[in-house]
Amino acid sequence: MSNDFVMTIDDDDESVPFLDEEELEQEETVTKKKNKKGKKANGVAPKDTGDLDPNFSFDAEGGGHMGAHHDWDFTAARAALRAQDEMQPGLSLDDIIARKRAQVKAKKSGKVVAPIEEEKEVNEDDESEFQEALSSDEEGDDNNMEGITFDEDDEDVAEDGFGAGRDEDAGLEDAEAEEAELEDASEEESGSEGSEEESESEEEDEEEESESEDEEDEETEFQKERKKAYFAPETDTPTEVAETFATMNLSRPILKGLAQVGFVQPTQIQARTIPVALMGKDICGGAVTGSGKTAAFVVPVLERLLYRSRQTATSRVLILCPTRELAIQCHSVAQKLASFTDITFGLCVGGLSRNAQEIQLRTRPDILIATPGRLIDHILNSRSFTLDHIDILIMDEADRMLEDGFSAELTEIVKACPQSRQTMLFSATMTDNVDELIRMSLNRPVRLQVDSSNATAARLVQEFVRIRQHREEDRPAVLLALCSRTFKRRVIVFFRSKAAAHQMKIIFGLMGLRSAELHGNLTQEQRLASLEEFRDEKVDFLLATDLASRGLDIKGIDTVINFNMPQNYAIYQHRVGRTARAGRMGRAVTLAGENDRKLLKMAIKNADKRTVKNRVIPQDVITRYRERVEGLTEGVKEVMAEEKEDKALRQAEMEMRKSSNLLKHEDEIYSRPAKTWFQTSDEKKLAADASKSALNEPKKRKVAEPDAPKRDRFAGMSRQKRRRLQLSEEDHQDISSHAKSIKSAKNALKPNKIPKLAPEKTATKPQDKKKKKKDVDFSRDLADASKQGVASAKKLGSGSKFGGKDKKDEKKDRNGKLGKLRGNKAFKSSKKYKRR
Ligand SMILES: Nc1ncnc2c1ncn2[C@@H]1O[C@H](COP(=O)(O)OP(=O)(O)OP(=O)(O)O)[C@@H](O)[C@H]1O
Repeated sequence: MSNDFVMTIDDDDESVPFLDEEELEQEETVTKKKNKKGKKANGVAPKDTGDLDPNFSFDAEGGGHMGAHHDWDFTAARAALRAQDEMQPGLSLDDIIARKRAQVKAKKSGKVVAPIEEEKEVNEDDESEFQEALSSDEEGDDNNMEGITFDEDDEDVAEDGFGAGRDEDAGLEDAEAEEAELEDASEEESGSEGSEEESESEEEDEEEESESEDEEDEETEFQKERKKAYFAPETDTPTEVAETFATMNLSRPILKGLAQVGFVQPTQIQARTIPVALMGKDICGGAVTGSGKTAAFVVPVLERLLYRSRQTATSRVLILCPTRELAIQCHSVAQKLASFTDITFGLCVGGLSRNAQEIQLRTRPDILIATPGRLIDHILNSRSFTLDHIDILIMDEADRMLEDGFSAELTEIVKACPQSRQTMLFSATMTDNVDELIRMSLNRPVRLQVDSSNATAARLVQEFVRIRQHREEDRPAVLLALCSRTFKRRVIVFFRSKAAAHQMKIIFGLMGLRSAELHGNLTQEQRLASLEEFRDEKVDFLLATDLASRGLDIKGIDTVINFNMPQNYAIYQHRVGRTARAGRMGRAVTLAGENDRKLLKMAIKNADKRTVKNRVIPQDVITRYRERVEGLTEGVKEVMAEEKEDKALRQAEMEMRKSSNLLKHEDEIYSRPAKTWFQTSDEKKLAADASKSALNEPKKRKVAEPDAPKRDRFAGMSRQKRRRLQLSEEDHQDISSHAKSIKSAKNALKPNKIPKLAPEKTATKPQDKKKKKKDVDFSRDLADASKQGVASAKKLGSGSKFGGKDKKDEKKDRNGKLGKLRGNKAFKSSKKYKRR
């Protein structure tokens, strides 16, 4: 493993000239300085320290020194899998691909061609290799990738544009020309690529777009007042932040557990959450990806459980996660932290044996870690299983769980838990939207927001590769160029659809790149196997959908590549948050098309400008890879056909086994009570669709504002006139409506009465704020970012920390003292809160 996984000049000679030299130099200087320091401090070269920066302290993101990284394991999940094992394993995709590759090899054996296995190592500039791939498929001009279809998700595949490339013009001659492109991108764009009128209307559109963005961003007075009324005041929370776990009043077994996983200093979210959680308060916690939120809620829960009554076994804590893998990971982390306690755990997730879970649930484990669907299944169908004794309900990735797809399930679970429980919600993109939170019937929650909910990890370098409108079909070639030439290991690639991830897995396989796929079309066994292969470095690439975008903590992911920009910024944050975790460095490379401008701007706006880069891949390289992909078209089709055949065969076998089982055990099977389903299959489908669109659609406006001025009303007016009109409308707004709004927010606090949302009359947005005409152009955005980056770098000095968090904020209120830990001996908080 490289000692420092942020790519520098040495990592990829070919990529060097296309990055901003100045930035690269800075990056190198920073790296060198750190390496030197590391040598001095430890007496060993940083190489020996793996991918950790020995001098990095968690302070930049809030407290904590990195400890040893412990990989989570699948022991519990695997045990449950074995009991299930319904469908016989057939031919693996890798087997089929390997056979196809062998066939191709045999076909070509007469010719002087390097075997496919060795192609990866072959010098990339060796034209003959590509010529060979091309000539082997010469007749296949119309055999392009568009011809490949999937049974499911076809609509998703189309988005990814797997068509072979065209338009081989405009290939830049050499590195110098590429650099010129980088520097002059803005001029080129407004000059040669678009006509005058086009660029004018684009600017108009962009102006509209940026205005609406700002409108969405701005918090109205109404919302502010509502939040003030809803959340506990800051003075209610302890302001002293503990420096070490040892000073946090934690019991010995917990401290031993923490020491065992190498956690010495709490991260900022941990330091702030643990004391408040121990007081039994409801919490809405937010901190950037990879900042240790899991331990922030697990540690106080374990501490409180140490003082539980042991007379009768009871499940007292429920942790909900949106995906199975995340629940499995959380289970593993919590078990490790609880190594020196007698606390028991139950894992209740889909895809694992239901019966095994039912047996486990009967033992009433202290902590249940679950995904919503399977949990509801148990509530409805497992005898004597209830959530009646849940004292603490925790939701990891809470904003995702509050989205439409989970809505019905969540309401059901919340209803099944006692009203007097403590509730804690966490996410890197934690919502503070009162309307969403009301559904969780929180009790005067404390808001613990360490980083802005738009923040990305401090040590993340964000690169963007521009995909021009007419070159959308080059995406696969661009990805392959990146993965074959530059980012060769520990890479996770995100796709929008399962089909795209699967298709790319075949292409990677045929090209000799070691990869595993992770998406919802795989069995749970396959999903775990993929993660294991990637975790254990048996494969270099994990090709995943957004199933893997949240929460997964896999050691040493160097690079995240977004094959497509996700459709909302929160997902982007989570995806890129799979790298640069826990104070490590990491890199995200996003293929950004013209339609992604809005998100691109968001990303740049929220990043440290020094860490944003434009990556340019030479056109001739893209062309070569495009030809390569074209050459593989037939092979991909054949692999998919074979795979389909094999699947059908196994399906038939399974059906046969089922029928013979049914015949053999007919009496017993029919005597079982009918299973109750929480949702009909139609409802399930609706929820799944809602969930999918929540992932793939731009985030809706946070608060419905039915009476807010509609854009259409002003259509056709000049900008000035429109503004004047809006201003005068606001002037005449009835002040009492504002007072009413505040009152309604305060009502939200009253027990037993969750207010119906009073429609907000008008957004009281400062009108005098002059809108700067925003840049409409992708390249200009990046060029600006790099310029600003250089400027800010100069200002800060190259040695300054990346985007450190100001600790002053937390120390503002010195009067508030750390509340006395409410009787560790009384498990529940003595204060009873009335809930809905
Ligand atoms: N106090 C600590 N000291 C050192 N390492 C820590 C500490 N707390 C957590 N870590 C490590 O930080 C990494 C990230 O932790 P975790 O997965 O809890 O982050 P997260 O904030 O939940 O991220 P995400 O938002 O992506 O879910 C883990 O590898 C964990 O072992």
